[in-house]
Amino acid sequence: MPTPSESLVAMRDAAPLVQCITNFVAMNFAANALLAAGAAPAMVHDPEESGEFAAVARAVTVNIGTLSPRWLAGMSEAVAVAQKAGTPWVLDPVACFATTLRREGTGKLLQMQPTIVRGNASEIMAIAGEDSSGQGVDAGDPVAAAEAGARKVAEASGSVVAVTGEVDYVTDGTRAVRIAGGSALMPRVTATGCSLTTVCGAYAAVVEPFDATVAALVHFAAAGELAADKAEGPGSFIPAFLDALAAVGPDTLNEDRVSVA
Ligand SMILES: Nc1ncnc2c1ncn2[C@@H]1O[C@H](COP(=O)(O)OP(=O)(O)O)[C@@H](O)[C@H]1O
Ligand SMILES: Cc1ncsc1CCOP(=O)(O)O
Ligand SMILES: [Mg+2]
Repeated sequence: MPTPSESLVAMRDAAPLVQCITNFVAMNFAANALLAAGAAPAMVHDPEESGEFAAVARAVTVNIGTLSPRWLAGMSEAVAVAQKAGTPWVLDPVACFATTLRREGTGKLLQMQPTIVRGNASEIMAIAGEDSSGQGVDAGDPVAAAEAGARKVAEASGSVVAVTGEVDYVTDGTRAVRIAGGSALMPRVTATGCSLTTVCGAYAAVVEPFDATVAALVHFAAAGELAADKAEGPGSFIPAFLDALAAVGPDTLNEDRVSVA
């Protein structure tokens, strides 16, 4: 079982190609976050090419933030090829409770057994069939309220499920850990969650899904702290966070951020 530091070294050595099907809001930031973290992004979503591209990607990440039926088709094509090739794929169910298109789309994607599901507490509670208080893309529930639902989803789907927030929670239905750290500025900037999902894909390209998810979340927690030390508010946090994603090394991914839940 690699430590987050070992996973970081493996990820940077491989600089894996990550196919991202993400939303219009996050596309640029997520690509920059992947590059800063040490991976290689490609934003390829149209159904005319998404399956073909998935054949060469080391991981596929799917985010429903600005969903449309055509985007959903592009997601299904890419995921089908990833599954067949044994390539890990990550689902980010942005505001999955908000509309019929999102509910149905998330249901279809979950049936395709994501390797990892990463969302905020309200999104994971909704997937678990529980009432949640999400406000659009933002969580309205604490992580603790989503932990039981996360375990249920992991058991039912075989996915590793990550609930992020002030203290993150990761489970595969059997094991569970919490990850502390980060900064209160992270939810005040758009697309931190979306970019974290793509970085989960980068790690899943090189280590097992549970270890990959923990390493990605620890990487973000460490980078968030480093960036918050330098930033004066959300605006200056954005470039500081990209710098910090690149600056963190194996020595800064402190093991004591992770505790068994
Ligand atoms: N209050 C907080 N304190 C520290 N880190 C946070 C806080 N809220 C969110 N984060 C971090 O921000 C990142 C994105 O998580 P989150 O805001 O839950 O996702 P989303 O943007 O999808 O709602 C994660 O790395 C998470 O740990
Ligand atoms: C604001 C917004 N609207 C649709 S997708 C999106 C980005 C959400 O990003 P995140 O889930 O990382 O906060
Ligand atoms: Mg989100």
